[in-house]
Amino acid sequence: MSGLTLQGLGLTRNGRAVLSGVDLRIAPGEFVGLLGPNGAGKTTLLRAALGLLPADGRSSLADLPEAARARVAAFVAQGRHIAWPMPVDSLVALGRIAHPGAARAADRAAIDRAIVALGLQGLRHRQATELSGGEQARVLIARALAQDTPILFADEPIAGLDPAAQIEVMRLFRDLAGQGRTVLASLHDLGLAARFCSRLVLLHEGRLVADGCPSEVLTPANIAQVFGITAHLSQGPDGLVYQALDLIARPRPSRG
Ligand SMILES: Nc1ncnc2c1ncn2[C@@H]1O[C@H](COP(=O)(O)OP(=O)(O)OP(=O)(O)O)[C@@H](O)[C@H]1O
Repeated sequence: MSGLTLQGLGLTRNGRAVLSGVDLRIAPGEFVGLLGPNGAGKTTLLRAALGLLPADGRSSLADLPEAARARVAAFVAQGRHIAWPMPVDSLVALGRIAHPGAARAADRAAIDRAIVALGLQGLRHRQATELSGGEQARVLIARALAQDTPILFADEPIAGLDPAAQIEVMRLFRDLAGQGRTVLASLHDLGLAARFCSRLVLLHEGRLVADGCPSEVLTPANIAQVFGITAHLSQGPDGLVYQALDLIARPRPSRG
């Protein structure tokens, strides 16, 4: 199983640094939540780390040849457009393109595992384009899972899912990390991030401003500085409990 190393990752768009000097090492077995407000640079970081955007600095993934990279890292993108009307089963099977020489039985087993993990058994013969938004989101996570890679990146994977599906996906990612995989997911639900991630990294205006266990990162001061809100934090039986309280009355920074 491989981890991820980023060194000095940076990216400038239209003369503005949207990602600056990001150093990050994630070991196998970690489920890391990538947090930050809209526009902080989370998607940019994920895509640059995957080598999908040209960036300054180094990424251990971007250095790999394309075919090898597809066997090492899967990516659940933020955009969830499904263009082709194909059955769920066939769409999930596309994840196996990364393993061209694999035995048919291995392909079938990986597809079945992914379908079961996302609770899609009852939908597997339906046209993916005819599913609800949340159902389509689960299908796209299943496709990434079928890729059966040691590293999984997911960009807001639980956005738009119902509360049960959110918990199921967070549990699944925690379990994948428990099997020794490296999981990095951008998240806006700080409560679920606090509960399920082993580590959180906080991005603000393109820079990593905090990195550690949930109680080290989700402090009232960090939450106020980065998200502009007050929050109540306490220790519950399952770890840190987070509750958003109110806006801090100050102008939101310009995002131009
Ligand atoms: N193609 C682009 N051209 C110019 N600027 C861009 C482009 N893509 C993103 N940006 C800018 O880069 C910054 C970071 O965007 P990014 O999508 O990485 O943020 P994010 O943290 O993923 O936000 P969100 O939570 O809203 O998804 C934003 O200010 C955005 O406007």
